[in-house]
Amino acid sequence: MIVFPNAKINIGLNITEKRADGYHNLETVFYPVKINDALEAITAPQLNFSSSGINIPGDGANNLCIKAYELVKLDHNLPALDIHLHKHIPIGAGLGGGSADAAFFIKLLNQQFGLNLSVEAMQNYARQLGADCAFFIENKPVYAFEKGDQFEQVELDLSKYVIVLVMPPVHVSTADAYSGVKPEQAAESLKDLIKLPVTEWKDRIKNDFEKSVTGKYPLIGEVKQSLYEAGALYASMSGSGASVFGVFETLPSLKHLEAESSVFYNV
Ligand SMILES: C[C@](O)(CO)[C@H](O)COP(=O)(O)OP(=O)(O)OC[C@H]1O[C@@H](n2ccc(N)nc2=O)[C@H](O)[C@@H]1O
Ligand SMILES: Nc1ncnc2c1ncn2[C@@H]1O[C@H](COP(=O)(O)OP(=O)(O)OP(=O)(O)O)[C@@H](O)[C@H]1O
Repeated sequence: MIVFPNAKINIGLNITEKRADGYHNLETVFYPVKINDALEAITAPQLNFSSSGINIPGDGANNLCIKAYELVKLDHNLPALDIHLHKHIPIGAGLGGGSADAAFFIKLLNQQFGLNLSVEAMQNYARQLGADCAFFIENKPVYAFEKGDQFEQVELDLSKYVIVLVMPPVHVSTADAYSGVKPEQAAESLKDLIKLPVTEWKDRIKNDFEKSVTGKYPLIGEVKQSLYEAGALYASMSGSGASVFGVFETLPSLKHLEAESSVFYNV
C-alpha cells in the first residue's frame, strides 16, 4: 500500500508557558498543505527501510516511520515490512514532515492490516512520537493547544486563496528554536483571531518563534518581506521555521526568490 503524507503550516503560534516536562504549552492553528512525501509498505521476509529524494539526516533505523511501526507492533501482530519513503517535504522547515510520515504510517498499518483502530487510538500512538504528529491523523484545520497535540475544530477554508511556500537554504532545529523563546501569555486568543478576515491577520496574528529565529537567520525575515512586497495578504514563518508561507489572492511572481530558495506554488 502507498500513502502520500502531506505537510502542515502554522497560522499563528503563541508559546504560552514552559511545562514541568520540559515541553511548552502553545496555541496554534494547523492547516494542511499540498506538499507530499510518498510512503510505501510491502510485506517482506525482514524489516527494511529505505529512502529516496531529499536526504534525511541520521540513521534510517531512527526514522519516525520505523518508530511508528515498532510502537504499533507492541500491541498488534504485524508482519515484517519493506518500507520505502520518497522524501519531498523539506526537513527542518516547520512543516511537520517527519510527523506526517509517522502519522500516515499508523493509518497505513491500520488499513493494510485491518487493525480496526479508532481515530483516538491512532492519535494516542501519534502523540508518543511527536507533538505535531497527532494532527496528521485527521489532517483537518484545527486550533491546537497544550503541547500542540490537543485539538478543537476550526472553520477555516483558504481554498479560494493561493498559498505559496518558500524554503530558504537554512535548517532550523525545533528544539533550538524553542530554547530561544521566552514564553508569554498572548494578549488575544488565536481561537478568536483566526475568525477575522485574512486581510486583518497581518498585524494581529504572530508566530512567537519569528523574532529569535529571524534574528539568527535574517534571510528568513527577508523572504517574508518579499512575500508581502509580492502582494501577500498574510505571510509568516511556519512553526519553528525555516519555511515561510504567503497567502495571496492571485498567483504571485516570485522568480527572484527561486535562485536561492525552493518555492512551492499553490500548496
Ligand atoms: C514547532 C512545531 O512544529 C509547531 O507546530 C511543533 O511544536 C514541533 O513539534 P514536533 O516536531 O512534533 O516536536 P517533538 O519532536 O515532539 O519535539 C522536538 C523538541 O521541541 C521541543 N518542544 C516541542 C513541542 C512543544 N510543545 N514544546 C517543546 O518544547 C522539545 O524541546 C522537543 O524535544
Ligand atoms: N520521516 C522523516 N522525515 C524527516 N525527518 C525525519 C524523519 N524521521 C526522522 N527524522 C529526523 O527528524 C529531523 C527533522 O526534524 P525537525 O523537527 O528539525 O524538522 P521538521 O521536519 O521541519 O519538523 P517540524 O515541523 O516538527 O519542526 C531530521 O533531521 C531527521 O533526523
